[in-house]
Amino acid sequence: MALVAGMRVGSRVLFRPWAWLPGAALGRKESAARGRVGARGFGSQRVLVEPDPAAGIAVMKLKSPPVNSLSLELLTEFVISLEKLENDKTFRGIILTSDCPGVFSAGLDLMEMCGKNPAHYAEYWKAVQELWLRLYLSNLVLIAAINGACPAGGCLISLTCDYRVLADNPKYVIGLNETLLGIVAPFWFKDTLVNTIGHRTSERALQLGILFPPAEALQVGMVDKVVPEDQVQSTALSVMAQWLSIPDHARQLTKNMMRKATADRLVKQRDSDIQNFVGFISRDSIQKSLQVYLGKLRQKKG
Ligand SMILES: CCCCCCCC/C=C\CC(=O)SCCNC(=O)CCNC(=O)[C@H](O)C(C)(C)COP(=O)(O)OP(=O)(O)OC[C@H]1O[C@@H](n2cnc3c(N)ncnc32)[C@H](O)[C@@H]1OP(=O)(O)O
Repeated sequence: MALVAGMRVGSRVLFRPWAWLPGAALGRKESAARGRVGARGFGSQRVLVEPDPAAGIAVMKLKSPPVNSLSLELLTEFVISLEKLENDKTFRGIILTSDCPGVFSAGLDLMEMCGKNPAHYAEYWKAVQELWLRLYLSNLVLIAAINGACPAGGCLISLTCDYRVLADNPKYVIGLNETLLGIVAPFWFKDTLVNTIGHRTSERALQLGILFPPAEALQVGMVDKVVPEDQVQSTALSVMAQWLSIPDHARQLTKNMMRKATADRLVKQRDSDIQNFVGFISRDSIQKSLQVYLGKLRQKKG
């Protein structure tokens, strides 16, 4: 099992994502994570942050080409940027979008889940859990400006947001398609979906691994608005203005009231969830399914 540093916030022990960064970078990253953001853009190699302090918002762009798959590095940088904005009182909202043309995020990085050892799987899964907890319980208004395909873990990230705007392009499908890979969406993925689209629709969507095109995504409530591609950002900004017109305190308490029970289910069993993941993903049959799926993705080009 990998050694992962933790820090206590209230009653929760939070994972410190920068704890495994190389020694030289650690001091700089840690102090940067605690500093104020200011008006200039910041970010890291894989997460661009464009702050607008006057408006109290920041646009966060995932930039891990080609498909923003959620590698350990991307998860780490994502959490650091999120924490930095969360800790700076200037900011009340984040628009989350992609810098990779045509893809919001391809979901979890399959390379992190194939052919690695149990310690790696544990470390990886802890980072996935941490990102979900941070996003799901964020005090900030989070709006997903979904400007590309949004399968599996990508969809999960968008589902943690308070509002989803999807670009109207038939290629930009969204959903939890885990079963198509021969894997099972964990209970907290399922809970996040059920909280968004309801039990019956989730049951069908999860079992069949449905990736919804925009009109259907809107119809089932997977997204809140579908707009022409060139209006995704401006729509997200105007939706943000509406959400920010609500007093923060009342909105935050309401959000917490709606989401806490779901988040607590994972918080109470993080370790066993990690063990379940490690056991599941290490199975030969699952490794084989993932390899076959990766092979198909690669063949698509040939
Ligand atoms: C008891 C507990 C059990 C817990 C079980 C585990 C739970 C796991 C939970 C979540 C699962 C996931 O999130 S798994 C990831 C699922 N993702 C997908 O199915 C999406 C796969 N990708 C695509 O469909 C497409 O790539 C795309 C639509 C996103 C983009 O298409 P496009 O044509 O633009 O790009 P390519 O397909 O050519 O891809 C380019 C390049 O990227 C590689 N790639 C794509 N997706 C991933 C990925 N998720 N991880 C790693 N790599 C990925 C693809 O193979 C290409 O690579 P090469 O250039 O080397 O060929």
